[in-house]
Amino acid sequence: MLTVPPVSLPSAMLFVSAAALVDREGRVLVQQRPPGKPMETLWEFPGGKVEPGETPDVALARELAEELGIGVDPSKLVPATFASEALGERHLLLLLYTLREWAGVPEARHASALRWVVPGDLRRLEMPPADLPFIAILEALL
Ligand SMILES: Nc1nc2c([nH]c(=O)n2[C@@H]2O[C@H](COP(=O)(O)OP(=O)(O)OP(=O)(O)O)[C@@H](O)[C@H]2O)c(=O)[nH]1
Repeated sequence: MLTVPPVSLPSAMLFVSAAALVDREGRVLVQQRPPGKPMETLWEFPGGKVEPGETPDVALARELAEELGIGVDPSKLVPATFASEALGERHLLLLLYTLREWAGVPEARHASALRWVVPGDLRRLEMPPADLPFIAILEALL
């Protein structure tokens, strides 16, 4: 008989969308989380929580405007992959998109710093655990 191991259910789901902006040399943009925030100083893809009433791509265009000061057409966001994992009491569903077209020059409005890196070099940066599988996927994709 097939038995299913017991699972502990999360108190809430956290839906987050994030973007790997890709430049003409195939580098991606990462930003450093500022001191005082959870996971401070780790490098992550710009993005944030999907608010009630938003689709993931519309939420991401809003977050990219807030965090980087760039204009993004949600239809230019291309789904790449996702991560699904426990985050404390909650469960994180992190949707990663790639983006090759935007208006303006990204600036660090929320982050401590921005950095353009080729996907292979992401391994040298400290990233949140959910992001680690993204590195090989971006290497293969870009
Ligand atoms: N934007 C972004 N968030 C990520 C990544 N990886 C990852 O685990 N996360 C997690 O997803 C959540 C993102 O939500 P958020 O950016 O709105 O949250 P926050 O804690 O920075 O800010 P806030 O709660 O003040 O709005 C955080 O818990 C963050 O640690 C990533 O690559 N990009």
